[in-house]
Amino acid sequence: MAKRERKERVKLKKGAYKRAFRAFAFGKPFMGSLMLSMVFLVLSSLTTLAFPYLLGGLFGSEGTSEKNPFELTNLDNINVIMVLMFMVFGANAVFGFFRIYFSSRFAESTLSIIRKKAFQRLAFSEIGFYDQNQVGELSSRVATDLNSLNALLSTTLAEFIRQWITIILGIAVIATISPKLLGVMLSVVPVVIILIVIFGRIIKKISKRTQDALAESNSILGEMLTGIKNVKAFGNEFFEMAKFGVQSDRVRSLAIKGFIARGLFASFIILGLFGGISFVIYMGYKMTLEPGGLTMEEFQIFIFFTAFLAASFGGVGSLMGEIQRAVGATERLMDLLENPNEEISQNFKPIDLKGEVRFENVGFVYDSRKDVTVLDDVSFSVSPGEIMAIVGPSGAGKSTITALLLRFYQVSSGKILFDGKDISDYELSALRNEMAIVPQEVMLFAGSIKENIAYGNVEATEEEIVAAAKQANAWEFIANFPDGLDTLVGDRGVQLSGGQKQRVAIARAILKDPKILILDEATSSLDSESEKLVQDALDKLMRNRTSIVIAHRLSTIKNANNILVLEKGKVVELGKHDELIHKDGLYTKLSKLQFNV
Ligand SMILES: Nc1ncnc2c1ncn2[C@@H]1O[C@H](COP(=O)(O)OP(=O)(O)OP(=O)(O)O)[C@@H](O)[C@H]1O
Repeated sequence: MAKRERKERVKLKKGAYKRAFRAFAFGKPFMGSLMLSMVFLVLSSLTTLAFPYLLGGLFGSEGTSEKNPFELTNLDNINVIMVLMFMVFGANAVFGFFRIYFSSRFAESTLSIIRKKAFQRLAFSEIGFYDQNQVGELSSRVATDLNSLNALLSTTLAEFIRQWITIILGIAVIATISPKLLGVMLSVVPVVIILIVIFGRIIKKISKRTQDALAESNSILGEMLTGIKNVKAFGNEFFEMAKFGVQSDRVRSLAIKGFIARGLFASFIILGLFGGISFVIYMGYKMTLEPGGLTMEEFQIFIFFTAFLAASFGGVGSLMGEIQRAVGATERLMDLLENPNEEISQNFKPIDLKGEVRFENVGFVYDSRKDVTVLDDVSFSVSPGEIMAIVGPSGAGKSTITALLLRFYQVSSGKILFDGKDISDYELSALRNEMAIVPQEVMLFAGSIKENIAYGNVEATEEEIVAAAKQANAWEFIANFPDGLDTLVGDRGVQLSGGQKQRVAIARAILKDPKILILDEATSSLDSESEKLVQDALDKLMRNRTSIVIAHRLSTIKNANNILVLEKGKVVELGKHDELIHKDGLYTKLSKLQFNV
């Protein structure tokens, strides 16, 4: 069992790196920049390494007294070496600049593509995806994961490669000086590498948990902001604070744990390396005393290279932690980017629907709650231009019917037909283009009234927008605002009244001019003046369209050609108001409660 678990973990890790590596595929158009940044990276690493070489030459050059190996200068050489060193520094500075320039070009361009792709994927995701993922968590996760990936692409990876170039070249130089010394040195390296691997795993695990906890706490914050009015109305500020506090403390303790692990990691490496270096230098010095052993110059070069190598080993260790964190983040981003999408297209072929809608023995179960049958054998039909009202107790499945009409979900059994053709035989975008929805909770975007109405048809002219506003009985209040159509509605439309928001939503639907209208009537009653304006606008909107209305108003019910009475996902009654009201069934009961009949 334990063996199998271990095997699975290794497999997962391999997959994680491979998946994360796919992020590079998005950077394909910018491979030129990446290549150039690599070239400058190699050049700058080489010039950096020339520094210990020249320094070693300066401190240990021929002509120094053999009796005093630590005599630091030889004036014969110093001028040449200084000039060389300045040339090396100059070249290093230029190479360093171009490395950063090209690697940031690559990173930022790739990231911009991934950012747009993530937005697109979130927009294109099936609604079912949002049943299983919290919105606040998703948005914070995308933001933090993109940050980690940014760090990886722009600096961490280049730094990691640079350290390895230093390590490999350093080892090569030391090998040419003395294979024996190299052997002594390499006996330290495996210990360090084993520690890196062990600690890296622990750090990756803790940092993933920290990021998850952080995302969760951000989602609590997001939910509180979205529902701030509810929070205040219920006096639940302290309750929300407590919820956030608990989560925030979890983030804190996990993050501290992570830093402790990282601190221990760094300390371990420092201890191991300094111990190792001292030992290696001691061995090297002993070799200078042996006849035919190291020259002083070789010994000095060796010391400087060892120092550089030690720094690189230390660097590689902490970079490894960062890379693993970024791999975790990138893996999650890749999951999102490979999420199943709806087939949405901008260049769909418009269809000319007459507007006949038919449900044939439709059954439905939500994927997120497979054991509950939400719709069971639902059949009805609506002729073009007719109004069908759906009524039923809460949870009966009314909203689910509208979600299926919009093809947010696939039916589990039975069929939905538009003009006699199966819903899934239509191009999704073309089908949705024929429909509009006026929801119960009107969602307005922070922007102007004009932008909010134009959401129904982004290509509409100002005249068309004004005409739609007039039809929706919205023009009067809009014209009374000093800024007219350009009045800003505030975050989610907070600066408009309920009735005004509804009329803006109606104007939006009018502008879309759909064949099929889905209307979820607001349950909250407006004052009678506002109610009359809204009802009148809705009547105009429903004219000459097939309308499917989740009804809460008696006037809609009376105007409906058919009323579908739902209970626990089943159709229990179907007919006109006058027929159903005399049956003494569920409809009669609901009517008495809801419509004061
Ligand atoms: N996204 C979802 N995932 C899982 N179950 C859901 C989802 N949406 C609704 N349900 C469940 O499906 C059933 C029908 O819900 P639906 O929203 O269609 O009812 P409704 O008649 O519109 O209710 P109401 O009048 O209260 O809005 C309920 O039991 C509900 O809990």
